[in-house]
Amino acid sequence: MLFLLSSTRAFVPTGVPLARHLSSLSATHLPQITLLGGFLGSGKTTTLKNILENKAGLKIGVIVNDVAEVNIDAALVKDARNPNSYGGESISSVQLSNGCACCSLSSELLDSLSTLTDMSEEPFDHVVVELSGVADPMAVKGTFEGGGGHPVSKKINLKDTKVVTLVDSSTFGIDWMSWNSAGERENWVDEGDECSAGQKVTELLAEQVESADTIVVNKIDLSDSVRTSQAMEVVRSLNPTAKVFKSEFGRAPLEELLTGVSSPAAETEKNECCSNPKCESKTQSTTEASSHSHSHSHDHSTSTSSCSDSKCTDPTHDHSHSHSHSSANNAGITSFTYQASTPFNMNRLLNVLNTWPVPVKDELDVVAMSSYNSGEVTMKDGEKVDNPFISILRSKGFCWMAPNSWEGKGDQWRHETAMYWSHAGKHFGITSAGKWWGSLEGKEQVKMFLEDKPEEYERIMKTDWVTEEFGDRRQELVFIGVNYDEKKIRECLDECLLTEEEMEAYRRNLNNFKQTTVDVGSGGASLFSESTGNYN
Ligand SMILES: Nc1nc2c(ncn2[C@@H]2O[C@H](COP(=O)(O)OP(=O)(O)OP(=O)(O)O)[C@@H](O)[C@H]2O)c(=O)[nH]1
Repeated sequence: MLFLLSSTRAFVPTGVPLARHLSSLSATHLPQITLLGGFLGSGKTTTLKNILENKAGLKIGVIVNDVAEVNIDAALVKDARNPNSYGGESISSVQLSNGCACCSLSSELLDSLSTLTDMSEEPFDHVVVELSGVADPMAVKGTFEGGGGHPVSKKINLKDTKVVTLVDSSTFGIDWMSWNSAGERENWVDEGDECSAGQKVTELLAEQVESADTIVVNKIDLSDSVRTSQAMEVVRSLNPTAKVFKSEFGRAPLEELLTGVSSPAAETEKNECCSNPKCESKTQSTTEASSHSHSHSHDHSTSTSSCSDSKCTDPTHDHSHSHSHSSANNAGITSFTYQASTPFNMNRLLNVLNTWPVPVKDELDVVAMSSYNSGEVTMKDGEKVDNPFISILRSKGFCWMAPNSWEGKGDQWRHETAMYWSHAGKHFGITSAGKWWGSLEGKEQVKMFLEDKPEEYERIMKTDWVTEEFGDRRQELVFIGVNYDEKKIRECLDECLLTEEEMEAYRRNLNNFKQTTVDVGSGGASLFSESTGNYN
């Protein structure tokens, strides 16, 4: 991790037209943080340089979290050391130990922030944290949000962190169809960082996009219009509430990267937040871009602070969703949410998942996908397949699995364990996501609900799946795809739910089990890691 202190004040000519409305100017408000995420090479450092060169006269503190072998862009460091550049502030650097930002580095992140503030005589207007290419921004955001007791919380606003994700438009479709894990990509992961190494590239990409407040679809000069608009539409469907901009060399509106800054329209001429070819507002001012939206009137929020540690029982490693039906965007991508308050029978679910075809294409092709549901699709081996899941681009959410065995060392832990279903591109996994909140007792539950996640508590309490008997245990799965047969998908999943008889047996087994023991334990071995079958 490298700290950079930077100021652009030396560049600000008198009377610059840029308005500055930073919250830090008010004694009651503290500087906020922007997390700059995105894959290795997507343009984070380039975007950071643009921010540092801003003409708004902002004093920006920077933390860079890079893997050890890949140093921050040498030119940036060089430029930042140059007294003619970035105001000539001094630079200090600290190398973090190996590890994943959501686990071993979390306390160091807060300490780093503290060091950064101590290094500057004047307060910052804003802090930018450039994450490593394998970081899940939501996990880092969670670290900041949970840092209320840390001394730095008196100097920096840890609660309102903004996430900006850079996406490389020229490689997005290929990355989406990648088989790779982060560890298999050269220079992506620090040696010994097992947590990051095991992450699937596609899932990481989905998480980075889904956690963003602003998405910058970058490198459009290296992409073609088809790839660029596909990347724009897919990221919009993955995260309908984020503002999406396309850019060359990370030139996105400053106010969308930082918080509380406004700048003139001229600065954003090249950035369009809308890719609808029918949209007349081709060159939008920043203000227009900010309020401009064509679709996605539905409520959508995701929080995916995931952890792949199968033994994890930390209920803060949760995932929340709020999705209803979406209207089709320009690429015809829509979503729906499958909900149920009955557990899945694991064997029946695995049977369904095992027939879910895995695409073999090397690059995402949403147009081709839209024709899959009109009949049988020919698999790689020539077999014809008619499977409703073939048109699904991404699916994720919570699921509730009934234990298969309540005897001896069975899998009773499933009763208390929320499972996280995550499918993206060619990857599918169902892993432990901690305990159901309904399985926590008294004070612990109140703390979880009311202190840590009040909004999620309210959302869950309003839904009809919460019962006195089983609390928040549920199926809540979001499916995003093109021209899919929702009815068939629902039917497939409904058939995996416990029947009334099976549910009665569940209750009996649970009662018997509770009489003999109080703790059902917490398992969490991955239930399912990938499906079989290929299609072209
Ligand atoms: N052609 C083109 N090149 C770009 C664009 N944005 C960034 N680059 C170049 O792509 C390379 C990688 O950009 P960086 O900004 O270093 O990417 P990064 O995400 O910070 O990469 P890491 O720090 O290594 O994770 C650099 O050579 C940039 O000059 C763009 O829009 N178009």
